Amino acid sequence: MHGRSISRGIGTGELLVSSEPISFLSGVDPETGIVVEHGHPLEGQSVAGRVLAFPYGKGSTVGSYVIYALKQNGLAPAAIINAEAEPIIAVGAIIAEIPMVDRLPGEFSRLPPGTTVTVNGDAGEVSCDEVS
Ligand SMILES: C/C(=C\C(=O)O)CCOP(=O)(O)O
Repeated sequence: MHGRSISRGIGTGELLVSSEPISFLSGVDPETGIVVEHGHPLEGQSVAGRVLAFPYGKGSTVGSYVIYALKQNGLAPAAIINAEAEPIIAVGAIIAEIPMVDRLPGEFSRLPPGTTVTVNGDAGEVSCDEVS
């Protein structure tokens, strides 16, 4: 699947999908990698090593630095996929050197969570090992 390259690099991991935007500042604990926003669809789940897909970022611009802190702590997502990138997540992915793409075709939404996917941030492409 071809989308838009946002942050370079290649990352593989299990797909973790949120239907809701994510605020990294106060929404994700940089010390554990766990989503801690109360009521969020991913509350209690770890973003570490996952290919994290969500519509776009929300909340404070400090979220970029939380993404960087996750990387420094070895708890960053393997890659990020957004429906439409905005500056908070894009800057975070770039400074943390996390591969990131956005604007994938609609078929992406048919991939079940847990599918192992590879994000090629250089080419703006996503491929998967399994399709239901
Ligand atoms: C840079 C900021 C705070 C700090 O240094 O801790 C302000 C961030 O502003 P937002 O409106 O939350 O993006």
